[in-house]
Amino acid sequence: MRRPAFCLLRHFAFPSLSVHKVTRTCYPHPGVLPAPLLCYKSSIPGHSCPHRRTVSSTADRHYTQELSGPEQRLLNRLFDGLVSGQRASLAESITLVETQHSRKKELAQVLLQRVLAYSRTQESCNGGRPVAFRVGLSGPPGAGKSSFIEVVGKMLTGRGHKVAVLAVDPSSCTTGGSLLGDKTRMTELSRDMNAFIRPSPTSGTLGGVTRTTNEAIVLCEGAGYDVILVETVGVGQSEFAVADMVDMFVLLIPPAGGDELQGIKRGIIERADLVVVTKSDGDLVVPARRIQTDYTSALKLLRRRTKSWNTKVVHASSYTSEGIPEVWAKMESYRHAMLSSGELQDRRRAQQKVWMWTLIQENVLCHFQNHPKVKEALPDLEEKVTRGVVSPGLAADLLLKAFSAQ
Ligand SMILES: Nc1nc2c(ncn2[C@@H]2O[C@H](COP(=O)(O)OP(=O)(O)OP(=O)(O)O)[C@@H](O)[C@H]2O)c(=O)[nH]1
Repeated sequence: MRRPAFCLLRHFAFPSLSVHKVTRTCYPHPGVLPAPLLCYKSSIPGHSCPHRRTVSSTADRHYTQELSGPEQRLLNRLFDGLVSGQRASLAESITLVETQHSRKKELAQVLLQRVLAYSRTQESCNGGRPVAFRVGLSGPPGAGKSSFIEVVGKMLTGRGHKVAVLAVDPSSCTTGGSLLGDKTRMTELSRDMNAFIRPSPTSGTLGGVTRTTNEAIVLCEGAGYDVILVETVGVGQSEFAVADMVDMFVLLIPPAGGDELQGIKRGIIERADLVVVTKSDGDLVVPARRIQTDYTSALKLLRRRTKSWNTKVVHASSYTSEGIPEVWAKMESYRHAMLSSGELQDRRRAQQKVWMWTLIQENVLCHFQNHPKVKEALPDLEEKVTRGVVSPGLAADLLLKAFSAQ
């Protein structure tokens, strides 16, 4: 039987740790595995939830099987290539985390664990401060996001930064379409050797896409990219998901009125650390300034999100580059203020928890939907709910009972 990812971790990410060391040093009660591990084990065919006293020996058996030779070689090759900054290794590693193949998914977790350990070392060398700056960029379709990223990206690589751009496209989850991926975008930046551009996978759920985006961020950082720009369109819930994975969330707004701005959800403005009014050139300068004033006044009414930073509203043009260096200067001031106060580090810690819970929700729902008893009862109950014969509450109760029955 294949080992689950956490069983492989000891051999790859922590080769010097014994099982006993893992259980004794990482958890408060020696010999007691954390709850998720117990539950995971109990879901493996042939294994019931282990007893407290027998955990160590059960764990021993689980941890004995190692990665196969080719798997070990693949992971070593990817890790070595990644940390030495090879784009091909980064691209292949991201493909591995995007995979739907169950064994490869486990291998991806092993690789990620090792990259995370590597990044932690880098962070300690940096005085405990994160090395890379993660910036989320969102805005309605046509706001000028890709033009903005192209100009900012080129400016940053020109200043010696390594820039990764990850595009999260919620439309790909529901329709299979792609708002961000179909057209040729950021043509100059994509030819820049110090930039790496990657669209999100074109299938799966939003939860799945956000998981792989989080993991892709970790991989990009491991590959030495110090500015990570995560782009998303203002559709669905993807902006909120992106706001939960970055150090700074930037909202891009076009200098247009009424209808075009309707697409911007109120909640997302509250999440913004910086608002950039785009296309501030030619005839659009006047409306851009007006929108800047409107948003500045509106933001005054909102509660401050952090102690060390007040959300600012700026304007810029990707055509003329006017205001672009100033926008980046604002981003750097934000980062400096947040790092100095420790809020950025706190935000990252909180995000780790959000990320974990997103994964749990995604997986639990998947288990639920694939449970044989749920699958059996679902079509009939769904049909009865739509006809109004059974209430949604009762149907949910019945399905949950079917799920939890042994
Ligand atoms: N005048 C002016 N037009 C701009 C500027 N930036 C972008 N545009 C135009 O606005 C349109 C949309 O720009 P994009 O950069 O593709 O916008 P986007 O937000 O990435 O669009 P989606 O990919 O559809 O979400 C294009 O026609 C651009 O040429 C700018 O600074 N000034």
